[in-house]
This record gives sequence, structure tokens and C-alpha cells, in this order.
Amino acid sequence: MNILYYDCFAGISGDMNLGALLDAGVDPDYFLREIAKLNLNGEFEVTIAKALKKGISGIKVDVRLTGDHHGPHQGSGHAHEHEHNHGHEHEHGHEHSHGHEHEHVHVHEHAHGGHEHNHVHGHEHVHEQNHAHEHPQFQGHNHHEQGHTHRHEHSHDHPHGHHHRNIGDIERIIGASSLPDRVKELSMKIFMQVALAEAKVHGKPLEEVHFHEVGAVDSIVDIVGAAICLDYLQVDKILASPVQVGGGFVRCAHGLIPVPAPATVEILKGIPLKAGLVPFETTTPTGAAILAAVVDEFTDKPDFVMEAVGYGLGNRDLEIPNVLRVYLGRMEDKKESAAAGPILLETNIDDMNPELYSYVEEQLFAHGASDVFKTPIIMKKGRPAVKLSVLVGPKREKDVLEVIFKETTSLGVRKFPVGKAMLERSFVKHSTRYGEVTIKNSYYEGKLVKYKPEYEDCKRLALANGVPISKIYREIYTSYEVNLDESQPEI
Ligand SMILES: O=C([S-])c1cc(C(=O)S)c[n+]([C@@H]2O[C@H](COP(=O)(O)O)[C@@H](O)[C@H]2O)c1
Ligand code: NI
Repeated sequence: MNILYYDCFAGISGDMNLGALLDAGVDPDYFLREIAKLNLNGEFEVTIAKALKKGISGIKVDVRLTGDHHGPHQGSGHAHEHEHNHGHEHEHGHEHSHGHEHEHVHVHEHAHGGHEHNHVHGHEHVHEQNHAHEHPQFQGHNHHEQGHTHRHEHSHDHPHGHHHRNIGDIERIIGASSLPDRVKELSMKIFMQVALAEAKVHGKPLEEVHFHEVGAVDSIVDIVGAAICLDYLQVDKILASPVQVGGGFVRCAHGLIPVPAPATVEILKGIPLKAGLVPFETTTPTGAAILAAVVDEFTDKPDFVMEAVGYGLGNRDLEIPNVLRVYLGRMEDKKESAAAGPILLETNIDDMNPELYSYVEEQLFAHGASDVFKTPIIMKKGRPAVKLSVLVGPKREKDVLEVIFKETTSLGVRKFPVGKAMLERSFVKHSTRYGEVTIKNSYYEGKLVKYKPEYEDCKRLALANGVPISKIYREIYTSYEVNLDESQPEI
């Protein structure tokens, strides 16, 4: 079972999440191609850069809002030097007037420490008159390599007025994209966490929660991006540590609000928290919403084999590394492994002709039982009865059940997956003066710890030679032991 574990020792925000998942293995080109499917007509530019935070190398994702009125925007991470308005107070009621709507997506990979820089720039311009073209070009020289991939599509369909988006608008944008349905559904699930929390905190109906233009694009990229990355990773289970929320106050459109922000608190209900590590906001509503929507289990004692790690860098420099760490790994699927092991079937029988037990036992073995045993029991009303126990592997379970139901009076069977510790075994032929027998050797950690002649062979030799079976056993043990290798253990 493939696992993704969120180690939120320094909290989580939308852009840290993107950085961590990209660093853990999501293909940045794939991510950029998919996020461009939002067709937001030039409203944003994504930069993915390798960088350091307190000496830890990871990925920094920035969502820059493009257009004539939007200054650089540093993603929705820890350092919100900008003001967010999640749709409550609408301060930017201006209109856009673009010549062309361009969507730029950039990937910059800077390997700092040496003199190596890898730049990959992907520009995507949306053009709806069917003259899309692609120019891949790559250059490499000495310590400096550059790769450029430009994809240009020019759109002549320009929405000019900016409006404030509510959850319905967000749903339409996501719905109209060519993203896979799984990504659309997960995106909406995350968005709903934020919208419901905002509605609750501000006492407004859901549809009246407006995502401000700037906040909406940022959140759309963070949230749809999260869904794209998680869909790419195809994990079976998502785990997370308790979530560090930080402390202090944060300034937003409402003024100063306490950390964790009210929307974050609402979203994190029922999720284990840690607070106060630093006097800053370490977990944002978007980060909290991603966790709330996708995490199957919160635990600080994860039990899996780690295979990859990713670090997503936040904006602000704190005393602690302002990074989100994610692990990708493998965990034994307990249900599956239990199901793959032997099963103990049990049934209590108080009304069957006792003559039938030997036939039933034969049939159970013939249908795959690895062991059959009976325990005398007293059932209700003082009835003497038999508990029939059958061990069987998962592949023959159905066959064995069929025997129990067809051949006994049982109306119901209890099932228990059971663990099993087994010694290694080998079978050898051994010659005695009475004839040949098979001996079963058993080994613990490679050493012979016991051996035993097969009963059926001893019986055959006793009958054939007309000697007591105990004499056959004595003869076998004596002659076999003298042949044992010195290195073989004490028996
Ligand atoms: O501006 C508004 S309305 C606002 C409300 C809230 C509430 O908790 S309510 C929180 N914030 C802050 O905005 C930033 C951005 O968060 P993202 O999740 O969009 O990245 C963050 O500091 C929130 O605490 C803003
Ligand atoms: Ni709010």
C-alpha cells in the first residue's frame, strides 16, 4: 500500500503543499500542463524553484498574479506580506483591460551551492483561433544549462471585467476545465472546506461567501494544484502528523485576526493540533482544508517504510525551518496481509450423528484444510457438543466452508485470520535394518532443532516386520542420531 505522510511540524499552507509534493516526485512539467487547463486567461504565473530554507533544500512555489493591477504575489504561504480578502470585503472593484490574455507558467530550477542553474520556462498563452504551436528548445553549456519550452496559444476571447467569485463561480471554472473528473472532485472537496468555514465564521450563507479576485486565483492554483499533485502520486492512504498552527496575530482584510485564523480553526475541528511553536501563522485555511479533505488518519507514530521525501518551502524566515515535509512510502496492508494468511474456521455442533465426524474430516482435508481438530464442549441447555476447528489458506476457504455447510449440521461459522510461526522443514530418507523411513527435520534460524520419523512409515515397518512400533521408533532414533553431523545441534 502506497502512503503519503504529511509531517506538519511547521504547519502547512497551499504553496508549501505544492512545493513538498513536487519535491517528493510530482513531475513539474506535468503539474504546469495540468494547472494551465484551468484556462484562467492570463491571471496567474506559477514559478517552481529549488531553494534553501535553514539549510534544507526544497521547492518554493510562487503564484504570481498577472495583469495590469496585480503586483507580485507570493503564494498563500506563511509570509502573507500581502492582504488577502476571502470575499468578505470587496476592495478591488476595478476592471481589467488586456490586449491578450496570457497565462505564463515558469519552472526555474536553481541548484545553489555550486554554480549550476537549470532553468525551464514554460509559457502558455491561450489563443482560441486554433493557431497553437510549440517550440521546445534546449541549450546547455559548461556549468550553466538552460531548457526552454514555450507553448503559445492566443485567445481572442477576453473577459474584461473582474468580479468576485463565490463557490458557484469556482465550481464553474473547475467544471469547465479539461482536468480529469477525479481532480475536479477533489478540488471541490477542498474548496468546500474553506467556503463552509468562511460561511460559518462570518455567519453568511455559503453562496454569499465571495472569494476575492486575488485570493480566489491564488486559492484556485493552490487547491486545484494540490488535487493535481495528489492524483499524480496515486497513493492508497494519506497520513498526517498533528498540525502546528503557530501563534500571534495575522493581518488580513478584517484587520488583525488571531492565529490560528478563525477559518483555520473551523477547518481543523477534530484534527490534532500543536500551537505556539512560533508567533506566526504556520497553517493557513488553505493548508488546513487540504489536510481536512484528504487525510485518512492523523498520527505522530507512522508505521511505514519511507522511500522518498519532499520539502515545500514557506515564505517567511523563522527560527524553525519554515518547511512542510512529506514522505512517500510503503505500508503493509494489514487487511490484505491478514487475508493472505491462514484462516481459522470454527463452528459448534450439538446435533450431528458422531459417526459422521471422520467422513467430514476426510472431506475437509480433501478440500484444502491444512488442519482439522475437534474440542469437546458443553453448549447451552447443558448439551455436550463438539467445536470443529479448521485451518485453511485463503484460496481454499470457500471450498472448506462448503464442506462444513453441506456435510455437517452447522448453520454458521466463525472466521478468524490467524498468524502463524513455522519452523523450516526438510524431509530425508533414512535406511534402518527394518526398512526405509522418511524423517522430518525441523530448523530454527538455520539450525536443526528436532527431527521425527513419519508415523505412517513406522506403522508400515512395524507391521511388515512383526515388531512393536515402539521398537521401530527406538531403532530409527538410535541409527539416525549417529549419522547426524557434529555441527547439527543438540537434540
Ligand atoms: O481576508 C480574509 S477574509 C481572511 C479571513 C480569514 C479567516 O480566517 S476568516 C483568514 N485570512 C487569512 O488570509 C491568509 C490567506 O490564507 P489562504 O488560506 O488563502 O492562503 C491567511 O493569513 C489567513 O489567515 C483572511
Ligand atoms: Ni474570512
